[in-house]
Amino acid sequence: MQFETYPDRELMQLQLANILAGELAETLRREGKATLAVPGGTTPGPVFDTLSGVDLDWGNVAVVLTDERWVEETSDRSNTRLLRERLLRGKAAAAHLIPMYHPGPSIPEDGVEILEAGLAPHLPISVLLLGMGADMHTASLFPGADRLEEALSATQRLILPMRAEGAGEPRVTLTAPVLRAAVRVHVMITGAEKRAAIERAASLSPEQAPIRAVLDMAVVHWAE
Ligand SMILES: O=C(O)[C@H](O)[C@@H](O)[C@H](O)[C@H](O)COP(=O)(O)O
Repeated sequence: MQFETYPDRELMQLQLANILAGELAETLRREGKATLAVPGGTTPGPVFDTLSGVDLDWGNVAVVLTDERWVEETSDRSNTRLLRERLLRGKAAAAHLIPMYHPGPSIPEDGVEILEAGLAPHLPISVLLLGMGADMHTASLFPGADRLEEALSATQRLILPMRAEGAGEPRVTLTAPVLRAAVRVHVMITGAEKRAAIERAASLSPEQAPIRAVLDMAVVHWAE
């Protein structure tokens, strides 16, 4: 893993937005289209704010969440809602959102195949941003989750439902093969606890520390 340390969070968020924008622009120049995958949670909001104002050919960018909580978009736990409020606005309003939630089914098992069909034409991911929890989960690949082993295997599945003690509601997540097929991989973390966790992850298995599944190919961005 490549580890980048920043003097503070604001600078990290700003620089990361610029890095992601640069990589998207390069992909658009080369391929005419690009797929950006981003996490939800509390850390990426400011990156989205900056990115949404960048002048890019957003009409040819597909945006997908790395994972979603199985809640209506009206919920403040909805990552889709976060995306709509913080990323898919301004210049980035022209981007195409690939759903990671399907209203109607009350459990993710009943909606996941529709989501996979929507995602498939937009793979591989060109630019992937991931977050990480102090328990070393990334996307919704949680240690001890019910379908973690399947999601970490060489599965053909693109998206899997996931339930875990630390996850709250049921979730859906991109599987490890989808994450690992991304052309560029960035992990953004803050604070001493997560820094210690990601350093510890390097010597653990992906079952113990799911972030390990992408660590060998990731640039990790950290600020206190
Ligand atoms: O929906 C989510 O919760 C995520 O996508 C998840 O993988 C997140 O990136 C980490 O839990 C870190 O979350 P924070 O940024 O809130 O610490």
